[in-house]
Amino acid sequence: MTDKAFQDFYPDEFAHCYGCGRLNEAGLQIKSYWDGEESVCRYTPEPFFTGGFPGYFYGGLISSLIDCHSAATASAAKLRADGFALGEKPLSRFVTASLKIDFLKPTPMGKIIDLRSRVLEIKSRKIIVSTTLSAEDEIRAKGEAIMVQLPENR
Ligand SMILES: CCCCCCCCCC(=O)SCCNC(=O)CCNC(=O)[C@H](O)C(C)(C)COP(=O)(O)OP(=O)(O)OC[C@H]1O[C@@H](n2cnc3c(N)ncnc32)[C@H](O)[C@@H]1OP(=O)(O)O
Repeated sequence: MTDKAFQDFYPDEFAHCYGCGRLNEAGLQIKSYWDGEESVCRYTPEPFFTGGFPGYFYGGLISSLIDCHSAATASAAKLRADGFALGEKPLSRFVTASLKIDFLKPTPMGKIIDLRSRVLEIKSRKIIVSTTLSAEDEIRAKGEAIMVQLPENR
């Protein structure tokens, strides 16, 4: 068991992403963890991440949170599927090939955002991740991401 997040195990060269890189001081630095078969991430929007209406969260960042949490989930899921625990082996780098977001309800500012992901499919280098984004116990957005593991030489 570890208290560290998936992103804490990204190799340094992959740890500069605006959404999830622990080495990006200006970034969101999201943190993802296993909760059984699901992965979870909690995040509270900064007050200036306002969308089209005061009091509501910007949709582009909703997409970013789903994207980066999905990428982290794919990396951790691949490690787990290969039979290793976090920290036993460097995480592989997965990048987003496709991202579909459904915005179901407005997402309020100032509340904790709860992201939960499940792996739908692992096929060779491709992992499909399904995610819900909730606030105040209501699902506000859903995402489905196709994540592809980069070859070692990239
Ligand atoms: C450990 C550190 C982790 C750090 C993670 C940080 C991630 C941050 C998240 C991001 O924002 S990444 C930035 C946005 N994404 C990109 O810039 C990726 C740009 N695209 C690419 O570089 C290539 O298109 C990509 C590597 C995604 C795929 O190219 P490949 O030539 O390696 O893939 P290939 O054609 O061999 O396809 C592999 C599988 O993926 C599937 N695939 C590829 N692109 C797809 C697509 N667009 N839609 C659906 N499926 C797709 C493809 O069909 C195939 O599935 P099957 O094996 O089932 O046949």
